[in-house]
Amino acid sequence: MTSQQDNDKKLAAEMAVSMLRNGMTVGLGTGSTARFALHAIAEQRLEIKGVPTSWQTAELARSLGIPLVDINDVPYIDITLDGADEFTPSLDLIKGGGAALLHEKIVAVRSRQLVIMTDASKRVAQLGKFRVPVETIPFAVRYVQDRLAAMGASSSVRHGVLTDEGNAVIDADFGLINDPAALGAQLKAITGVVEHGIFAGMAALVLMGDNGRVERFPQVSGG
Ligand SMILES: O=C(CO)[C@H](O)[C@H](O)COP(=O)(O)O
Repeated sequence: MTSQQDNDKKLAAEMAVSMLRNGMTVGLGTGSTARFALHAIAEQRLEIKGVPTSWQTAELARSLGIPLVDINDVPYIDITLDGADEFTPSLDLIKGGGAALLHEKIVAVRSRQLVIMTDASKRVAQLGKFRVPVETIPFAVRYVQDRLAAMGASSSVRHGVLTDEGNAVIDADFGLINDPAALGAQLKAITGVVEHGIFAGMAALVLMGDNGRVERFPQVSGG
């Protein structure tokens, strides 16, 4: 990763954090871009309550003094700030590079707004260059890999990785994905699959740092 990439992630994260207000319940994503957001929240002494998407994020939030709340103790989350491994300008995403996809998706569906922060390397015209993470109950790994092969995908198990729920992650290569929502539904229907990393139509906004400036998706025309 170049320092320009890091700088762009930080810029996107800072713009996302500028959307927060005191009193909000905020979903805290996982990964290097989300880390920049947590640091900005702490530096600005924002009085928010965070719902972490992984134990790493919970640890960092605690170390920065950001108060946390259990997702089951809040009726909804105002806004979630998270990263992504790929996004399209129509706001479909692949997430789960950090193996936090299940909690990230639960936090996302509980949120009134999902804001994604990235650098320009994550932007693609069509999803599929990044392999789709498929969180799978360990007992079903071989079966799920066979089903993925029948769907035309080569796959491999992420060795040495277990999710926060103790599940395995299988990375599946479908090539370019024409219909992310349909593929997601197919994956979800496989017995033993807990969740997958396709986030179709869930994000409200993507903030992409690109060479020192931040671009917004969906793009607003005119003005
Ligand atoms: O989905 C994720 C973790 O499961 C991350 O958001 C994704 O991997 C992006 O990470 P980074 O901000 O480090 O590029």
